[in-house]
Amino acid sequence: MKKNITVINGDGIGPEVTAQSVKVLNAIADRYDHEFNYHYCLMGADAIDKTGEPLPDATIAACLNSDAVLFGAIGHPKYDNDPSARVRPEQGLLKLRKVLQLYANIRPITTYSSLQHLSPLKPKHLENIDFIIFRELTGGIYFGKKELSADENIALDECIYSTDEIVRIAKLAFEFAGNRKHKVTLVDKANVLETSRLWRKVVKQVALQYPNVSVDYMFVDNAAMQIILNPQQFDVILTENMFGDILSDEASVLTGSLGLSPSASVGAGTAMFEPIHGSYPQAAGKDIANPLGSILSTAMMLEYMQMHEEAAVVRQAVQWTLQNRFVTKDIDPINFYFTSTIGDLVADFITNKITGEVNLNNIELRKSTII
Ligand SMILES: NC(=O)c1ccc[n+]([C@@H]2O[C@H](COP(=O)([O-])OP(=O)(O)OC[C@H]3O[C@@H](n4cnc5c(N)ncnc54)[C@H](O)[C@@H]3O)[C@@H](O)[C@H]2O)c1
Ligand SMILES: CC(C)[C@H](C(=O)O)[C@@H](O)C(=O)O
Ligand SMILES: [Mg+2]
Repeated sequence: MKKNITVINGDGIGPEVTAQSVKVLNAIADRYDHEFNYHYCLMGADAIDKTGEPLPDATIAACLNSDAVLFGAIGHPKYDNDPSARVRPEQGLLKLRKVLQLYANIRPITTYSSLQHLSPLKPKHLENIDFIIFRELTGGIYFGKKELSADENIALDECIYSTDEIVRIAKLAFEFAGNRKHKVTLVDKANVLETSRLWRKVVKQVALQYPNVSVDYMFVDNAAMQIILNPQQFDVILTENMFGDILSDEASVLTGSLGLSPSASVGAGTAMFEPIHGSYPQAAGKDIANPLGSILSTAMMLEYMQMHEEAAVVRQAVQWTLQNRFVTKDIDPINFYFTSTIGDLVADFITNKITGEVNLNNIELRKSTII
């Protein structure tokens, strides 16, 4: 198959982790005789530096004309530390989500037996954790009216949701749950927020169309606790934009590192695939960030392109690196491998340069104990 992929490196560790995903996609293309054409585009602080805008029109056009978008991360301390900056990297990402109508951000939480020691949970509480967060991505407080009073003493962020916005993601979540463990948990703050009460009402109605899926309702403060206390109770968590952002970072801790968590953003047209983490500026340029969140996002991209065997091979390769303790610094701060080495290993596993028993003859392993 021939596919056109827009690649947005972004800022901080974005280029480093995304480069590993491109290696992996190239290995898949070689092994399965596909052709992936990459079109590199700008977004975030990088784009502001080069064009003055966080999301140039050329990036939007390329995304709209491609089969999928692979995105790293955006964000830079010079904006994070300047609350008065009016042009910000994050505006680029939010605008792109809106333009592509990526209303559902799917964030799976998977645990790995070889990383159990890193989880805050005891091993006996870690079995069978497998849930997915369906985060609404183009509405809510992120996209409402924003105002700062003239004297700069009062600020406003408006949170708006419409029935249509809730219905479309709720349907996706119920359909997904129907092929999994048949349960949707709506996480909201319906005891306080009018928007949450609308979510409950609409989700109750949508649920009637999916009699084989059970639905329950949980307040977000309780959900934050239940994710740690009893994560096995969840199958599909459905929630609004900001709650989903926060809960997914929290849930990633169960896996061992934020750097392991992938995501797919889907909606009306071209879908986008990105790790859930940010630009981790402290690690930028050091070749130490975990690339697996990005690589696993490419597995989600391959699924989306109906390349199911290819996606399974990427996941198998990732499992293999973890089981053989080829891990980055977030997983093992003493004996760790560089970002680029992990990318090489995953790619070489895929192209069968590594088979069966560990055979690392062709690979120059770079293992570091000091940075
Ligand atoms: N989707 C995105 O582009 C996105 C997401 C979140 C944050 N951001 C931006 O990123 C910048 C930094 O934000 P932050 O520090 O709050 O979040 P962050 O996700 O960049 O990093 C938080 C912490 O998570 C760990 N971490 C993150 N990614 C990792 C990886 N690949 N490997 C190993 N460890 C990793 C590190 O310990 C890091 O200090 C900000 O400008 C923020 O706006 C962007
Ligand atoms: C950078 C920021 C706007 C973004 C969000 O909040 O959606 C990030 O945290 C994410 O999870 O993708
Ligand atoms: Mg986030």
